Amino acid sequence: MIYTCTLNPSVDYVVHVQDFQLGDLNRMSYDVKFPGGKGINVSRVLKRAGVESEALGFIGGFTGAYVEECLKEEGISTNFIHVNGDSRINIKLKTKSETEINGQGPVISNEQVRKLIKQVENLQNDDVLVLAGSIPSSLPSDFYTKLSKIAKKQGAKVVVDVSGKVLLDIVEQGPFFIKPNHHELGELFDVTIETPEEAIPYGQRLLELGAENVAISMAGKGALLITRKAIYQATVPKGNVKNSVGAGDSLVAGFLATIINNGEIVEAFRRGVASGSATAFSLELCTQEDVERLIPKIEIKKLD
Ligand SMILES: Nc1ncnc2c1ncn2[C@@H]1O[C@H](COP(=O)(O)OP(=O)(O)O)[C@@H](O)[C@H]1O
Ligand SMILES: O=P(O)(O)OC[C@H]1O[C@](O)(COP(=O)(O)O)[C@@H](O)[C@@H]1O
Repeated sequence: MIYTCTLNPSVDYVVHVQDFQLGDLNRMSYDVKFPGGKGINVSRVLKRAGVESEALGFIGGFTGAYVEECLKEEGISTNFIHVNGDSRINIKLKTKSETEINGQGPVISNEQVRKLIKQVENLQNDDVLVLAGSIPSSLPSDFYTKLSKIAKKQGAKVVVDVSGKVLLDIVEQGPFFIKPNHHELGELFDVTIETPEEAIPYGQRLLELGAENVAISMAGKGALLITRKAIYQATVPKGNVKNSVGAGDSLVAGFLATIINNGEIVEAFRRGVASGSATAFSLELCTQEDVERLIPKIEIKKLD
């Protein structure tokens, strides 16, 4: 079974303003709400790919109730721990560019932390635990590392999509799959990464530090998969980008949807990239039809 863990779920509030003026009254030309948070996005895309998962994490308030209701309507199993405060609202402002304003989220108590740890302690051999998204400020910064250690002890595979030093700490736990984007990878090593060639040595470094498989997504510039056996580079199809929120999570979900069915890792990478692009070209997360249509357009070459 795949379990996604979203420590800080969100209501993603996507708003479009034609000509946004800071400090002025602006009127939206459209607005739409989605259940959000990286782990939750992974569960939603997995479901559309026909793969079941269970969404874990902390959730609360009227916003949390909205997220739970949406997932229930989509037939996604949840086992959230309920907290007192409201789950956050993350604003995705689309104007001339994309600006994100992500909320803080509610305070998590020690008792609630203990409940989540108990859930991870119940993982079984060959389960997959997806740790994705930011860690609430009320939790210790090494919380993902703690969860990862417990999951690995249970024989579960760990998949990670986080940024910053947390990623460096967690690679030492030997995660099965990690997916930084090229900006996050550059920040990790205090360099600027603009091309796949510049990204490769840093992706290899993450492998040396313990990660089993490293995907580096580069938005419209394609993506890399670095494994112990080989390095693969994928092109991404051209298309009209409508909303790239959730594109990274869709790559993770598409990759896992193939792996969980014992698919070959390069085909998993292909499905992941197609899922990411399909989401970028959609107003919300990708449908399976979108993904199937893009798969033949993904070119993957093995680098020497
Ligand atoms: N402009 C784009 N054109 C085509 N595909 C895109 C674009 N932006 C994102 N994608 C797809 O989504 C994947 C993840 O996007 P990226 O922005 O790198 O991740 P994240 O959302 O984690 O920052 C990319 O590998 C690609 O497949
Ligand atoms: O675009 P990505 O990286 O796939 O993830 C999008 C998701 O991440 C979020 O921006 C939350 O990110 P953080 O947990 O890092 O704050 C959600 O609002 C959104 O659903």
